[in-house]
Amino acid sequence: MNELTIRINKKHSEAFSLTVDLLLPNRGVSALFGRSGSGKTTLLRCVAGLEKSEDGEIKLNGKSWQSANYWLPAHKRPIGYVFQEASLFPHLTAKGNLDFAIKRADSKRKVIDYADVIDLMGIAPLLEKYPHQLSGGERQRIAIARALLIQPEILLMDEPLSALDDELKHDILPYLENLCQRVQIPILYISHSIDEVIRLADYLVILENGKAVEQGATQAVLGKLPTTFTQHQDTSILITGTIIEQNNEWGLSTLHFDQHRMMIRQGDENIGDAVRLRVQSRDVSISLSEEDNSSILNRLPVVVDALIKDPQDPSTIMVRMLAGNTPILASITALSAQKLKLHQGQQVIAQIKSAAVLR
Ligand SMILES: Nc1ncnc2c1ncn2[C@@H]1O[C@H](COP(=O)(O)OP(=O)(O)OP(=O)(O)O)[C@@H](O)[C@H]1O
Repeated sequence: MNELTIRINKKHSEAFSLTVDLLLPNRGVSALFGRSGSGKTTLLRCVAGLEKSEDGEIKLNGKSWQSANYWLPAHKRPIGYVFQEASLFPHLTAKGNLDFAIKRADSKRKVIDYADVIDLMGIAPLLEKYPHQLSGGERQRIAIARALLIQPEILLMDEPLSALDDELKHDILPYLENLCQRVQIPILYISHSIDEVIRLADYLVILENGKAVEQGATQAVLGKLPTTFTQHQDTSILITGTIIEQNNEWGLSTLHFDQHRMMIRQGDENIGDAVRLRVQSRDVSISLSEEDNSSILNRLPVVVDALIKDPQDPSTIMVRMLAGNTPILASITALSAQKLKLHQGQQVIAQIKSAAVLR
């Protein structure tokens, strides 16, 4: 009952149809991830009611927005929409833009307070400025605040960081992280960026050619062996854990996850904080020996779960291992896999360089 149902069958042309049947959580961030042209924006526009699929169904928390014989027009759907570029009214100050949203808001629904939005987005010093006096990142923070002040039941974000350079992206991500943890509504978040997915998404849908080829909890989906090896070098997994120790002398923190420990470079987090880390498959190697005579600090006892050959590059093998319930992927040469006689069920040591862990 309390979920987001998205069933779409939309034919754009002979060459492209979007056919999805999704049941998404009604809290947290669900990322729609896929290449350009895979149908991400079309999906979001169908949810928003900006496009109609013939026999679709859109339902949130038991309320139907579209069914066989019902269609709720776009302007009546309780959504906040954030586009790639902030589309603020140029003749209004930031505050004027926010006031516009407040007037449009449904007074019966309270998703977030004005003061909380200002605080979460860090925009108090920007309120009297006009859009042309703001940086791209500041404009986007105002646009996100405006979308929230509509008091929506769902937030739709179409690559909100894609128009920003890397430095601005880096600046705005913490605001987004706070927002995603704070609001109690579902957020559908389109992204091309594995970094954004790892930092923000609880749930992940991978779209390919208008079809959802994978969906599930982010960690589980990323931990599956890739079905195509085209983005092989970027294949990454997500590790979520808690900081339990800090070693200031060496600039390292100890992370606890799934009964394992890992040392990572110190960030600005404190003991007890939850962190999400990205580990690329190419930064993981495998050893059979318990002997610790390498420079690598993180040596996790794991079990080999599956192996797959790269059809495009016979020199490479992807190995999926389990550290408790956490999947770890290693991309190694086929020669090494043969030398180690790797096979399913084998106990091995996954070696992860502390310096290679990304966050
Ligand atoms: N109004 C339309 N009429 C016909 N074809 C369309 C229309 N809108 C989109 N398409 C086509 O549908 C496909 C999916 O487009 P969509 O914008 O949903 O992809 P996307 O995954 O969001 O891409 P990007 O990441 O580049 O924004 C593309 O092949 C696109 O050319």
